Amino acid sequence: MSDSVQPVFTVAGIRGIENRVMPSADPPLMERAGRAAAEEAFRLTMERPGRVLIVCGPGNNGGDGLVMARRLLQAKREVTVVFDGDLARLPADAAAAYVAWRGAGGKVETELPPPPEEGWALIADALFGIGLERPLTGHYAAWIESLNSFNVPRLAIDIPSGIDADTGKVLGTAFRATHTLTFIALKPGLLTLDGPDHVGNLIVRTLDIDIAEHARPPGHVIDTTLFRDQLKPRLNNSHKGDFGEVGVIGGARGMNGAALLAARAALKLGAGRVLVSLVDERAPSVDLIQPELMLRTPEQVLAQANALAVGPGLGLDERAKAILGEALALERPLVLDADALTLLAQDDDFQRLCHDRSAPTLITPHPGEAGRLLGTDPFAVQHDRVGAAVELSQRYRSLVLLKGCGSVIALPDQRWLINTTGHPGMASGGMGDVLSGLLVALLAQRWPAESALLAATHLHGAAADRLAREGVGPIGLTAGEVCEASRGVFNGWIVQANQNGH
Ligand SMILES: NC(=O)C1=CN([C@@H]2O[C@H](COP(=O)(O)OP(=O)(O)OC[C@H]3O[C@@H](n4cnc5c(N)ncnc54)[C@H](OP(=O)(O)O)[C@@H]3O)[C@@H](O)[C@H]2O)[C@@H](O)CC1
Ligand SMILES: Nc1ncnc2c1ncn2[C@@H]1O[C@H](COP(=O)(O)OP(=O)(O)O)[C@@H](O)[C@H]1O
Ligand SMILES: [K+]
Repeated sequence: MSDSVQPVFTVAGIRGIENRVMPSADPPLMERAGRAAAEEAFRLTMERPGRVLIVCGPGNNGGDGLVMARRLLQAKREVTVVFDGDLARLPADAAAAYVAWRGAGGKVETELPPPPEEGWALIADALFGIGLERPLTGHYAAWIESLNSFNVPRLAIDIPSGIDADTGKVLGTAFRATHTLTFIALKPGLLTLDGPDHVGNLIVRTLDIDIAEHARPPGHVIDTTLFRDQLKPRLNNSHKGDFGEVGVIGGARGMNGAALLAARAALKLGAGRVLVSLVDERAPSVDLIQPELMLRTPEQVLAQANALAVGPGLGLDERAKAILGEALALERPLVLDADALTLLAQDDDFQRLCHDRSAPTLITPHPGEAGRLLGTDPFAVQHDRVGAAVELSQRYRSLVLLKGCGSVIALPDQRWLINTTGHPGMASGGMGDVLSGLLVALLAQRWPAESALLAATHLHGAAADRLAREGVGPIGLTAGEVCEASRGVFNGWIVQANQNGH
């Protein structure tokens, strides 16, 4: 994995690094964290200096806040600290930070005071970090609700209090930050589920720790460097046979559009030829909007395509089952989505076939489909998205894309990645079909399965992001628009990747 790709660590991983670095760290990590937080506070209040409120909790996150407070006070800034923890139970570093704060002349409030007349210049949340273990209740929950109501910059220290660092779940209630300064490395909870709605602008400070020296990250954030090797301009001397033959099978009655969207996306991403089979017998025999698509029978598609996407609008009947069985038996890259995933979840024989395949299988469930595949429900999946994706990958020996806010990719060797492109305007019918089409197009063009999945996922969101920047959405964005925009973003990536001698 390239050095420039951002690592992601679970709480256990961060604790592991901490245990290795802490004993000999000079200056101590909490000093570094508090100093980084003070620097961020300066930056955020440059234009509107005034009193900073720092709300400190009963653990080391609170200690970071106390160091931050001392640094600000020493720089002649006005600071109000709120802390109502039990001094006798403070961890050693946080207790030292408390003593140093008091020694510097700092005061401590035990209740949230009313804001000064001119308002808080900044609110810093140092209540809970990665040590949060149960839902917030009582006065901590009330404080957070109150802090969230102030329309001023709100800085979360390490992670917004109330967000589970491993899963992104809100535990009770959570601080809504405008900025989050996170230490050592990113955590999954900042990037998926409820995390992105609470972190605001995300800033990572490694605290001068060379992470690669201490641990192998279990996860990464997806960016284009991960598949840059595949982003090649075409040779002049090329012909359509060089770019593969995509097969899409789906489109039962009432769902023709799902398969057509996938097929159109495959065309827009450069597949040499795109064959599509609509299993609805009354379906049209030509796509008049996209007549380049070749409408064929399932048998023809299965025989001819060198990469297949099965499932968009496929239905769940006997014919659908027969098609899925045949597709699984073919040793060609296979994307399974939508109804194909529901069928796979229901049938042990399909699962055995899937498990025994030697060509790559790529499954792209949303949380509902993932729940079916795991024999649980969407709530259990969302409770731990990374864990669910990794489990799916192991159980189905597949590359997995668990879709939604902060899509998670899990690979059969247990690595996982989180995608940060995309936005809630994508929560509309047909978006997943477009993603399947982008993916199968890259597979047909003989991209390795891992690169294809990373690229298609990242591209799909990046195209939607570009459209939103241009005023197309986010609300009301359509899947067809994302399909069109993907082409431009992808060609841009190729140009970029091949500048400067790459
Ligand atoms: N890792 C590192 O290298 C570095 C870590 N650093 C910082 O340390 C932070 C982690 O500190 P941490 O482990 O002390 O945990 P933290 O988040 O302060 O919370 C634990 C406290 O909260 C309490 N508590 C928990 N849940 C609760 C609830 N629902 N309601 C009420 N109380 C609850 C819990 O009490 P208990 O469960 O024992 O009752 C305990 O007292 C990390 O995020 C970063 O900011 C930096 O200094 C830089 C280096
Ligand atoms: N809130 C969101 N943030 C980012 N991406 C999202 C969000 N909601 C949906 N998406 C993306 O949109 C796509 C929706 O896919 P899917 O649920 O299969 O839709 P459909 O079944 O209508 O085709 C997925 O790629 C998903 O990650
Ligand atoms: K916090």
